[in-house]
Amino acid sequence: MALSFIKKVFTFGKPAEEPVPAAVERELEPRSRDEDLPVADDPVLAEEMDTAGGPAADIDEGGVEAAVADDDVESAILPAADQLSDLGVVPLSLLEAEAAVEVQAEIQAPVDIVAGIPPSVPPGHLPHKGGDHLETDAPEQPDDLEDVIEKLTEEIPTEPEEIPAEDNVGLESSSQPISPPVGEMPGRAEGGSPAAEPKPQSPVLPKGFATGPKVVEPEPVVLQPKLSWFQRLRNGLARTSSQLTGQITALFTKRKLDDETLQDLEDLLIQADLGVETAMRVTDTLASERYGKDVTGEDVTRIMASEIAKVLKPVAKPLQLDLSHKPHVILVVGVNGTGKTTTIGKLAAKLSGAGLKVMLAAGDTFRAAAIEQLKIWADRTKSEFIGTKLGADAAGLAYDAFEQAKAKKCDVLIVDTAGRLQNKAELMAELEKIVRVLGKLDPDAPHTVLQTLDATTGQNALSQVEIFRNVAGVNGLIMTKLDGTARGGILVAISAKHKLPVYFIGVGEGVEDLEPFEAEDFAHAIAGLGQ
Ligand SMILES: Nc1nc2c(ncn2[C@@H]2O[C@H](COP(=O)(O)OP(=O)(O)OP(=O)(O)O)[C@@H](O)[C@H]2O)c(=O)[nH]1
Repeated sequence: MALSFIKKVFTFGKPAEEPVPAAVERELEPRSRDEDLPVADDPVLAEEMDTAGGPAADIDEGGVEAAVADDDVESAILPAADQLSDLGVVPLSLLEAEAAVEVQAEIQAPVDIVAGIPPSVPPGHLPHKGGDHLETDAPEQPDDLEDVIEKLTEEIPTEPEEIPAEDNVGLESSSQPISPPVGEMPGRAEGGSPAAEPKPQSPVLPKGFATGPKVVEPEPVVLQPKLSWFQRLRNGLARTSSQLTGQITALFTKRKLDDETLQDLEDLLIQADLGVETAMRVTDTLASERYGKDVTGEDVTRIMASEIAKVLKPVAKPLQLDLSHKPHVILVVGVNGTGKTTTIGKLAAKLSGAGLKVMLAAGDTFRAAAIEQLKIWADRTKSEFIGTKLGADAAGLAYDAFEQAKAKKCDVLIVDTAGRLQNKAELMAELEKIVRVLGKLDPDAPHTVLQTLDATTGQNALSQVEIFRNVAGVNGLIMTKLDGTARGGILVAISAKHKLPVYFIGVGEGVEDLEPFEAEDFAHAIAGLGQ
């Protein structure tokens, strides 16, 4: 009977629907039943015990716990330990046995012996379900309880054993703790304490796998070399220049310069937004120098760059500030979205960076975002800011701004305005009013009327200058968004037609992406040539 109890103690966990067959049970039964503990829920044993009139007869149905309670447990375990050596099983400690009895009472089903296998058994030799695992190499068993406990204390290691690298195929490092295969983990704590939580063990992974959190490699810090303005200009105009030079090269591959090629070139330059005037200048010069001769694409681009520079030179002027005005008033006009507010921010950065006191006035009272955007630029550039509520009179705001800028002794006042070409009449009336109101405080104000032009709008920019020049008296231009467009040639056409000063050009949204307009640089960049 002790043996059957011990078997139950050591075999908890087997599915309840697979009870050990009675025949096997009997085969495993080498001792007198008088020394065994009763197992009330084992029908075979219960029947035999009843017949023999043994202790089972004294135990009621709930009786496993009662039978193994207190001092009886010790006497019940001891003889069982004796018998286990025959079975190749290392017995558990007393405490483990108690815990197991509790589990047994709950699950009421016999299962394989797993917990009793010494940890030194390699994973490949761990017992499987079924009786054959009982033949696993087992250490000799001691005779009494002290010896059992002593033996257990010696044999149950507190740390996982290490195995040599050569036995550890598939592991990432050369030495790993032994882990039983997943699904055969012993259901008790190391060191023999049933109360202790089992230490989490890493599963043995096949070669090529690793555990642990994913290691994210930091992005390598690539230090971008600071580009010169010309390099940035060339980069910005790359689309314009590559389209232009590509077409010119294609046109002049193995062709002599004749009337037909000249006409083709003229058409090509006009299509590239350079304007009729500049296109004719280029073809005339080319014809006078190379007519009837072989011409390469490079010959043509050099002549083109030279002619463009001649057109641009007269308009490439610095923005003249008359600081005796205190403030010099700059009114910024232009169609919606052409870059007025951004350009004001960039100008303010340059001026306050040079030590001038700047005030920004949010005269675009149509758009809340425009007011907010200008305020941000004022903060960034440490400029004074004046704004009003949405929909307020822009002329009134311009007047207040001028007064405040005078009172604060600002060097420069820059007034933003709304751009609404579709509401042309209303827009123009408002602009006229702003100019008029500013003139009341200083007959020369606004001292500069700057128009921003978006290069991506191409030919449309020509007519925009026409309109704003007439209404607001535009006397200077800034072309924005030359980066990323193939229509940079429009600046040449505008310069040739309107002959208005071009003060700055913008090649990006960043504060540093606005630079004074230089005729030679622009001409070379648009032709894809070096400086
Ligand atoms: N790529 C590029 N974008 C620019 C440049 N200048 C301005 N922008 C962008 O163009 C957009 C419109 O610019 P804004 O300054 O708001 O234009 P705005 O004329 O004030 O517009 P409204 O206030 O609506 O009249 C913004 O996204 C700017 O960042 C430039 O030179 N290059």
